[in-house]
Amino acid sequence: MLSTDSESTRDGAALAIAEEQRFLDAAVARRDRLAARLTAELAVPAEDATGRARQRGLRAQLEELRRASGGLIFGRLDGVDGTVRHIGRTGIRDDDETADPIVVDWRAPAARPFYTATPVDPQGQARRRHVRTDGPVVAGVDDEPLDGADGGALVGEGALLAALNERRTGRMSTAIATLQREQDAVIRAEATGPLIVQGGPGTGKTVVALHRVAYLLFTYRQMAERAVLVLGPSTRFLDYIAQVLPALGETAVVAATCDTLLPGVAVTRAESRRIAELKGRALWQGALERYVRSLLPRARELKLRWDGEFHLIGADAVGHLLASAVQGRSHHRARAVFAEHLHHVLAEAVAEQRAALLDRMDEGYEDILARFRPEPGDDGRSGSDVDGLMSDEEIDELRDRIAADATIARFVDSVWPARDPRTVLRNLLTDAALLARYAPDLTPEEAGLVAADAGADGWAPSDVPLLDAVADLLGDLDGPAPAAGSVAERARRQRGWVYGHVVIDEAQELSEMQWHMVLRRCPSRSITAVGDIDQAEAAHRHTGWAEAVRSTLGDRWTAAELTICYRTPREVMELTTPVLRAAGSRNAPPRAVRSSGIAPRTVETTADRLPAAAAEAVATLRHRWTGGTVGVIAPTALIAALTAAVHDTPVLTATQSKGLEFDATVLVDPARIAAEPRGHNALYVALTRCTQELVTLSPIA
Ligand SMILES: Nc1ncnc2c1ncn2[C@@H]1O[C@H](COP(=O)(O)OP(=O)(O)OP(=O)(O)O)[C@@H](O)[C@H]1O
Repeated sequence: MLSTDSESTRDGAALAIAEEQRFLDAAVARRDRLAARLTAELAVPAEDATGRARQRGLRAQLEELRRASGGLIFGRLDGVDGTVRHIGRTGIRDDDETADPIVVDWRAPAARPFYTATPVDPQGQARRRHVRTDGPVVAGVDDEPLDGADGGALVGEGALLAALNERRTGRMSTAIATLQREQDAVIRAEATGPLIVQGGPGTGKTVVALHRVAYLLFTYRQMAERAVLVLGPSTRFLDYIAQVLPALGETAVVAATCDTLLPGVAVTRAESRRIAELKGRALWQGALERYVRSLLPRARELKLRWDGEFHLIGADAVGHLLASAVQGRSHHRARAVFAEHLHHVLAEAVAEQRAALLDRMDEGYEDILARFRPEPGDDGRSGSDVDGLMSDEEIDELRDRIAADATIARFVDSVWPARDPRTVLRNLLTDAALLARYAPDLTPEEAGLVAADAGADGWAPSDVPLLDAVADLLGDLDGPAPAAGSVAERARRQRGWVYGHVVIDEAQELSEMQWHMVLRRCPSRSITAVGDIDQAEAAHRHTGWAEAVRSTLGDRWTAAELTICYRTPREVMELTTPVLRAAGSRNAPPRAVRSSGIAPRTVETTADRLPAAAAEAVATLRHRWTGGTVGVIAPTALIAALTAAVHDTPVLTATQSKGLEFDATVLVDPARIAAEPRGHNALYVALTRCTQELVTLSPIA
């Protein structure tokens, strides 16, 4: 009997599933054997430091194997030469170390064609297969021929669309099975300098940023020793992405917002956009440098007392001490060096004075001099010279006593007080005359505004980068922090920690001073910044990346672009073009990859019925998107009333919704959002948060 086309397709799929099931079973068995072997090796206690280091490596391997239980394999490449390679969450090697691995790690170079091969550029591959698994069971396969047939722009379209159509859980998940070509190019780009990735809403900037961290930590193992910093726009956003990096096996990561980056400093008050803009300008870097420099002591004569005797150090000598102490050092480091020099000079002065005294005594007071002469039997090596001069060892010992002396410490402190960054910043910001001198680029009106605002209690967001700059210029008073804890814990605790790489999400929001704060943490400039200049809502004045980073990176950065929107359906993206124009952008919105088949709806209601209408819309959408998520996005002024009316559903401003997504969103009073500062940019953000359905509530007069 002849089989029909659909029957033969079904049979082909069943055969392919059975084939992949056999492979998965073998891979699971192999993984379990490797895990058992590692467990046995780890049961034997390590004997020395080398053994312990080896055990740390083995534990990491074991952890990686355990974590890989979901997605042990998710892809397969069939080469034109007949080779077959399976791709998975982690590599699984053969017993024969020289043989190809049984499963190739998705980050390894050999896995790259899985993400980049196309029929036009097959890279030696005949077919790409996506393997869908549910735990240890193969649920389906999706084949894509690469041998010359025409193909679309997407890689693994079936698997991608299935992933995009899944219900949103409120937590971002990994996308290792369906990364796209332009995303892969960013993920695997070199990390030697700053890379700025522009992409419209839903183009996978966050996906790319997080997978790039995993790729970099896998490829450059030493990066893990310095940790990677991931900066996001809000703690809500950090919660949203929190499980991605651990799921990718990465723990040497510190996640923070610009507001939480400085240990020991918490933002406790809001500020106006005007103040935020003024205090975010790059001019503060120079202003703070000048102001902290003005706090250096003047060269003047110093009179120190030791053992009841006064010792004078002339102004010139003090000037030399200051100059040699300062030389490129932070304020407190220079202070420590100055104190050391002063102790030394004082010890020398004491020794000289004593030698002079002995000289005088030699002339008439032999009996007193005898007291300084060696005891009988003393070989004189460690004692004073026979003529009463102090030996080098004695001078060193005297200097140590001077250094430990509390009165001398108080004296040094009176000459060069230790400074607290908070007091230093407060003193400058609250004093319009100081501002006029050290921040001359501010107009008198601007300086007056800053000074008036700085009188308030607590710290506002724009204070954090300024405090960070002052703390950096002053330097730490104490030595390095204790080295306890994981690398991420240590990095989080230490203000001056230097990271191996920094990833900034929603980077368009950073002020120039926040960029400075980031650069201090990564002098190597191994930085990946992703963002959308058209979604910028912060109070700075940039409308382009070049402008945003001119004061920090100059023109030494590489640009990349993401152009396809994976989140927002076509029906909703069509609404965004006029909003972008109204925001003053000349960019086109990204191309939506899919349609949800659901036309956006607008419900008109009276202004006072908005909360009730929002509650009704939420109830309908929650029912329709059971198991998924619904969010309400509204103008700032309506948040309180809506929060009271809507339960168990987030009610957010456009700014708060940045970076987040929901299956369905209720957008309340878009005209009022658009009327807020940078309101069209905010509306662009708000419109693009849904993966399926958008309901708009518009008040009628
Ligand atoms: N290659 C991919 N495979 C599967 N899902 C993807 C892929 N790329 C992006 N997505 C999904 O598309 C959605 C948008 O991605 P993401 O949040 O990274 O976009 P974004 O550019 O950061 O968006 P925005 O700027 O609007 O916050 C997410 O649900 C993400 O999981």
